[in-house]
Amino acid sequence: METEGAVGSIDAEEGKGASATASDDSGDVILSGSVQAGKKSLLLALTTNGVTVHEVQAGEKVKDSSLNLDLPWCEVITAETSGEGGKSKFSIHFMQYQKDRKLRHKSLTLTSQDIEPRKWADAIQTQCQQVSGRPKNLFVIINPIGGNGKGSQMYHKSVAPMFKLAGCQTTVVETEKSKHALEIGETRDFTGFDGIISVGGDGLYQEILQGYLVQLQKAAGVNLNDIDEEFVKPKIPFCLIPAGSSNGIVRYTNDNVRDAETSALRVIRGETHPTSIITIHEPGKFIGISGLAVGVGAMTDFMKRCDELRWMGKSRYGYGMLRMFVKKKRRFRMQMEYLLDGEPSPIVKTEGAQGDTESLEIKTGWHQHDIDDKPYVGATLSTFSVKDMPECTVIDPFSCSGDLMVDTGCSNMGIIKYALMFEGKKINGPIPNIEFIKGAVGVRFKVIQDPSETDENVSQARAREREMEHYLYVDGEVVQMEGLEVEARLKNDFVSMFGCIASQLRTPQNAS
Ligand SMILES: Nc1ncnc2c1ncn2[C@@H]1O[C@H](COP(=O)(O)OP(=O)(O)OP(=O)(O)O)[C@@H](O)[C@H]1O
Repeated sequence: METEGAVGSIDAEEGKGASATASDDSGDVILSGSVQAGKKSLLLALTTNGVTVHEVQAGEKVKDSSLNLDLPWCEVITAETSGEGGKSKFSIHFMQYQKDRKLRHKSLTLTSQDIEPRKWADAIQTQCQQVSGRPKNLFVIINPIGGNGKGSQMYHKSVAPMFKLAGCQTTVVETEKSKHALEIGETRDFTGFDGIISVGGDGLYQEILQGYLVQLQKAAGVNLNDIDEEFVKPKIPFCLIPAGSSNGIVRYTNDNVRDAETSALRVIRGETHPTSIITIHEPGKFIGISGLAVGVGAMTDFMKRCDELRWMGKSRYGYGMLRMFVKKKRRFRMQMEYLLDGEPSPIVKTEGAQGDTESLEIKTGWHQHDIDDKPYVGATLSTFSVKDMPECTVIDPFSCSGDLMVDTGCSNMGIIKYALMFEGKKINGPIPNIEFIKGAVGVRFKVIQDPSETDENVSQARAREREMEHYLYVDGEVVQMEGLEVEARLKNDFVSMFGCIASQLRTPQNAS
């Protein structure tokens, strides 16, 4: 078996591994009987709900046996026969949660006297094939230089064996140059795939997402340059396997876990949730799509500097952060307006009596952000919402509402607190000079430059600042604008993502 070495297994002799207990509501029985795991006797039942295993001693069920299992079908990966002529044993492959919320592949090898191993394995495989949302054909894109440059190696070692075991076919493509994923997204025919798996960081996901969405809009005749056009939603769900530097989206969509095997098993589990995207436009011109956040100011400067220091590897982020702490942050003037969720449609166009476009009536729900003519340091619209829980902070990408964060001169301590908040730490009280506008679904930034300044009559440092006013931060990358004005709109419930609701946010209704 190709996965050997990468798998965990339940050792019947030592009784390690599984710890789940069987529930009473097990569904209708498909197949049940006595099986052996080494010297232990077990009762195995395949029901319409899943697989239950009970250790039995002297005809009695052992209550707290580490071999007891109660697995829904979505957590059973497959079954296979082995031994002489494939007839003497069968193994059940499944996924199991660890205490640290990671998912791990486990297997339980059993022998059976009454029912042929092949019959058990066939019945399990049949049920696995019917798991709702489990993909059969995946498109995998790998950034071989993302993070510490081990994406490809990691994929083939920890992820590919899981997909193979689950019977998912894969088409694997490695990017060969910067922005290659964007090109692939725009040109590749994705017909027949039921999952797009991005092995890299947030930047790779942003590129494949944008490329694919652009392809879809062009095919549907959507005018990308018109911000008010309704975008066509993708039907194929996405998944990120962490192989980048920060891997924010992976963590937020995986219950605070950044782990390749967990992400792969989540794909096999088949659970998806809708996430939002942000469309970004200069006046009359499409700039791009964000899957995480778009902003101006300090974050842009930080990312641009880190990008210029890419040769330093992952340590560029630490160095960039230190540099940001000691240097004075760029301040700039801008007009900022924002839209809030649940308010009337931002722009309602009502055609005039004669159908002439001149008499369009435009109602807007835009709110002017007012900071008494003070300069800004940064502002970011995110596709997720920051939830303040009693013990921690949770970033919720499945909230279908965004947040607008405005920085008007936060201290270094404030930045540290802000960063800790994204790591899930509880922050007591507000962070001075950081404002959160909850439920923001749109923002307009218009940077105001001093007309008396030109690149010729200012210092080199100021000229660089003026140049940076033309840059945006998009999902960990920097994007240059032609002008100084940009509009970003959140499109809720837009892209399906393999993952799970953060455990702190689970309710009986959304429990998974
Ligand atoms: N083969 C390649 N050669 C050069 N650049 C590449 C290649 N493949 C992808 N890139 C570029 O790498 C950049 C970053 O990718 P990615 O997001 O995967 O990693 P990261 O920046 O390390 O992680 P994160 O975004 O999570 O911080 C993107 O701008 C992408 O265009």
